[in-house]
Amino acid sequence: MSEAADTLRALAATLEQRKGADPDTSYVARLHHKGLDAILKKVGEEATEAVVAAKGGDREQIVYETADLWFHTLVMLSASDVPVDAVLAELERRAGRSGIEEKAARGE
Ligand SMILES: N=c1c2ncn([C@@H]3O[C@H](COP(=O)(O)OP(=O)(O)OP(=O)(O)O)[C@@H](O)[C@H]3O)c2ncn1[C@@H]1O[C@H](COP(=O)(O)O)[C@@H](O)[C@H]1O
Repeated sequence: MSEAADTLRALAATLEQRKGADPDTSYVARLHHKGLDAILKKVGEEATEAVVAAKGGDREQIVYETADLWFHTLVMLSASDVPVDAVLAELERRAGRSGIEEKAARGE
């Protein structure tokens, strides 16, 4: 797979390791310590911040907020015991298939 996929995989591996780390020294461990609801709240906040950034049109801000969103989404996957490879495989499966075609196949 691509270098981008490798980057996501490497980050996901770090996040798995941090699950059981000390909440005093690891932000990821602190999130897990707070629990799933706190992680999901964070994903929601970061999604909103990314949307606001995109609306504002500042490229640097869009990149920064999207990175925050992707990071927190990876923490969510980790908390849900879903490997990042499952999401990457789903995107691979969809590659080359138009969203319109896919929707029609669902009868919508
Ligand atoms: N990629 C990230 C990453 N992106 C963002 N963040 C943190 O996510 C938080 C973003 O939340 P906000 O912007 O809302 O800022 P905040 O007010 O400090 O956050 P809250 O107190 O509201 O949760 C900040 O504390 C950032 O530092 C990250 N923290 C960690 N990582 C990666 O995760 C790895 C493990 O991190 P630790 O668990 O801290 O060792 C690191 O080596 C990095 O690779």
